[in-house]
Amino acid sequence: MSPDICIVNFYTVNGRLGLHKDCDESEGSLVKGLPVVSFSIGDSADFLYGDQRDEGKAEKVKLESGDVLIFGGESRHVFHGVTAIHPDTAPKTLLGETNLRPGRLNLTFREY
Ligand SMILES: O=C(O)CCC(=O)C(=O)O
Ligand SMILES: [Fe+2]
Repeated sequence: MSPDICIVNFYTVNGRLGLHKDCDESEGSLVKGLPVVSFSIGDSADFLYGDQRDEGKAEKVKLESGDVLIFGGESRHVFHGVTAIHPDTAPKTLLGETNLRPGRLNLTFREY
């Protein structure tokens, strides 16, 4: 995989992202299931994923600063989203050494 896209999302403590599929990349990339590689920085977040657009039926995992989540292959097509940001959970060393505002920074790398 040769990523040529990086999408940057910043979530304030009230930020949310509804369940969705990532399907804006090329058909070839999607058919091959080339992964989305996701880096979490700052406050931790509740990340939901599942095979339906239904938060009640989705699995939940907490993503913390420094976590890298990779979804490729079949899981490239899962519904996913962010339902909560946990305030004041970013590592103090990170806040001390950067100008990161309260919240969560997420970077996803993809190949078009
Ligand atoms: O913030 C996240 O962990 C997910 C971001 C996402 O799903 C997207 O940018 O498409
Ligand atoms: Fe997404």
